[in-house]
Amino acid sequence: MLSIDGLTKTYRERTVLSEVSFRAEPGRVTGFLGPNAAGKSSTLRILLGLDRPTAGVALVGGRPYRSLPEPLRVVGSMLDGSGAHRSRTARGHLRWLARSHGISGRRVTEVLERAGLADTGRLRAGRFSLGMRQRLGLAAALLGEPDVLVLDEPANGLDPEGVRWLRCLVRDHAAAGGTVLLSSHAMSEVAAVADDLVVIAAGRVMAAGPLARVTAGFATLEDAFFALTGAGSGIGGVR
Ligand SMILES: Nc1ncnc2c1ncn2[C@@H]1O[C@H](COP(=O)(O)OP(=O)(O)OP(=O)(O)O)[C@@H](O)[C@H]1O
Repeated sequence: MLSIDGLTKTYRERTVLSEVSFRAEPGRVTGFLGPNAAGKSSTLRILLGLDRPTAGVALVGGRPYRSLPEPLRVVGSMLDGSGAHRSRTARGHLRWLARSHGISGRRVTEVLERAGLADTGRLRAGRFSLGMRQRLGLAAALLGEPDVLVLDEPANGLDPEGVRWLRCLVRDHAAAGGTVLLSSHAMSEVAAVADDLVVIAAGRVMAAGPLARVTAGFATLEDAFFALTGAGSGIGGVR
């Protein structure tokens, strides 16, 4: 379970998150939607201990990320692709991560297979396609067999087969009782995969709840998104 309460983030006099509160529940996929600069990555960065809030709390399984003794075993995350050094192979990168977190080599082989990267051999991450980098980032997120997955734009650069693979992966994770929080700009993908939605615009939560409830009265998720966010008028932010 992920819980975010009253999260506010201010850079100098500029407020980019304002009293953001929502939950992502076990056994469910929560889609996190918002236009460019709405505050999605800022929220996820705070949740993952990469940034500090000005006010409010973000908890993973009831604890701040930074207080988790073995974070990789609790929450797997992917922000900004794989994070692999360009000179490392997929296996080399995952082995390095596994070693530094006390995870077995067998698990590396499992996640390479799960991510469809078992045949990438000696190819170095610097030569990976965007889709391969995304798959490597997802493989790393799965490494510690975490209950919680936090994925920022995971479908970016994936081909149709990759998008289908990702959909199965997150649905399977939730079906096994895991929690998935997934940000995306791809409305059709979110509509296909999410149980719950959090819609954010200009640093504020505009709607949160089950997909059917948030989209009630609209023909499509895209229609609901535009109505809720006022998107289409350029890049926004709270001042
Ligand atoms: N270190 C920083 N200093 C100042 N402003 C920042 C900083 N990091 C983010 N911001 C601002 O916070 C706002 C929210 O950015 P954020 O990256 O969270 O949006 P997002 O919803 O993830 O957008 P996108 O969909 O484009 O990735 C933006 O206006 C951005 O310029």
